[in-house]
Amino acid sequence: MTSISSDISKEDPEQLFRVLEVIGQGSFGVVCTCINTVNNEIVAIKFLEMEAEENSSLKREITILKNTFNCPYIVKYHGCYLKENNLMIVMEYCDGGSILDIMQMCTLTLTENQIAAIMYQIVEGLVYLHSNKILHRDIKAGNVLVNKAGNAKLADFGVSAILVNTGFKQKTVVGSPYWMSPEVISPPKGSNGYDSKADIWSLGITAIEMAESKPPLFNLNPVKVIFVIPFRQAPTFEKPELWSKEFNDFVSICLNKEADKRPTAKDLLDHPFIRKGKENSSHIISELVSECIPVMQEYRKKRAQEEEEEEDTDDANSNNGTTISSSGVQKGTILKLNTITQKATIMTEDGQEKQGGTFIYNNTGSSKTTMNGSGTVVFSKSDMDDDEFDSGSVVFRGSLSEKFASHLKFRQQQQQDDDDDDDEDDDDEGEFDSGSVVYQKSPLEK
Ligand SMILES: Nc1ncnc2c1ncn2[C@@H]1O[C@H](COP(=O)(O)OP(=O)(O)OP(=O)(O)O)[C@@H](O)[C@H]1O
Repeated sequence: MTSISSDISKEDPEQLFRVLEVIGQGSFGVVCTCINTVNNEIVAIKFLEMEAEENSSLKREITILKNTFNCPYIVKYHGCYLKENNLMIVMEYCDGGSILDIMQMCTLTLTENQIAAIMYQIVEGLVYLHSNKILHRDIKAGNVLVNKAGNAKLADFGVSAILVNTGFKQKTVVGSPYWMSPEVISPPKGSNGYDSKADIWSLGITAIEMAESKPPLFNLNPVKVIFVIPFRQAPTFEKPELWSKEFNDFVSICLNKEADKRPTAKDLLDHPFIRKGKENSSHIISELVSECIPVMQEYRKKRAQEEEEEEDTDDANSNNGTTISSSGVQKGTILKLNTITQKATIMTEDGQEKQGGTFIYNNTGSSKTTMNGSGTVVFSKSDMDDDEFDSGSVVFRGSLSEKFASHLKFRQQQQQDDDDDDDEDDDDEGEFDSGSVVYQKSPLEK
């Protein structure tokens, strides 16, 4: 990597960008398409809310990979802006959304050829990142974005780097357990943490996710899954016979429980499954995205209408005034975002200033456990209700290995007390605190 800029742009984002549409919602905020009023470029902006005290430290410490990656397989980050308590991360817009969006909104699983085409480009992205000593740490279908031009791009590592390295949102940094490698959850004795092979494991899980629409163990809640992965045999396809020998082999070598024995991303470029994917990769992805875009637009429109109807009903009941839904946000210039009240002030296209509406998704201070579509769950201790965990990521205070060790001790004690104890049916809830960092820093990642 050649350069890392370490600043937040001084320009006023309100002068620079106009919101077009809300296109997605993650654990920390919404993502909108916006138009850059200077060059008319359409970009995607992720709005992250933060608390006042985070704001000042963030200003000093933020490190964003800004215009750094000149790699076609990685979503470009254009910069970062701060407005009130909102951090806005501006990035390249991918018109096909994520692979998860495609699978969910179009209710489809991908064909082996499509998976191979996408996997080839992700592997190229990983080769680039790993050769620059950067780990992604959150490879999953929800973080692979695609476009009509036929590109598949890795997204979101820049954001997790901000979240982890700056302490921003430390209480709610998330990971995605279903995709986590055994050594990330439970580092082997004497190891210095994990390395790029953790991404290779997540890649194998993502391949299964694309083929079966869910990662392995998705039926278990994400808290429990953390304690299952290190002990279970490496996952495979539910029905291996549906897939070619090459694809089965690709998945099995990525999902070797011994990290050292997994191939590097560079090795994978020579794998027959990836070599097959390379042929016609752009064309296959382009065709897939072009077919899916109209269906996704229709889906979003319907969702926005449904939300508006729901909000109309809520308003009629609560008499709270107008709301702007997260997916039905009004077009216009963002004037102000108040993340405490979750209200936005927007200058609409006819020049009127409108206030109200939930703009930034924010679960801070709320007693709710929330889950987004890409399998991320954010919770606090008081929220740990089993019913709410059917997918996603978890958030802990302290390092995951500490948690795992304490859990293990607890588990051994329990087993002594009761031999009939069943591992999977146990209630792990009492073991966790709310908040904080799942990932450990890799020695590679400097
Ligand atoms: N650059 C982009 N281009 C197009 N769509 C995007 C872009 N970035 C994000 N999105 C859309 O916004 C959604 C939310 O993205 P975001 O990164 O906030 O959350 P996530 O990755 O889905 O979840 P989490 O934050 O829990 O990992 C994505 O699922 C995708 O649909």
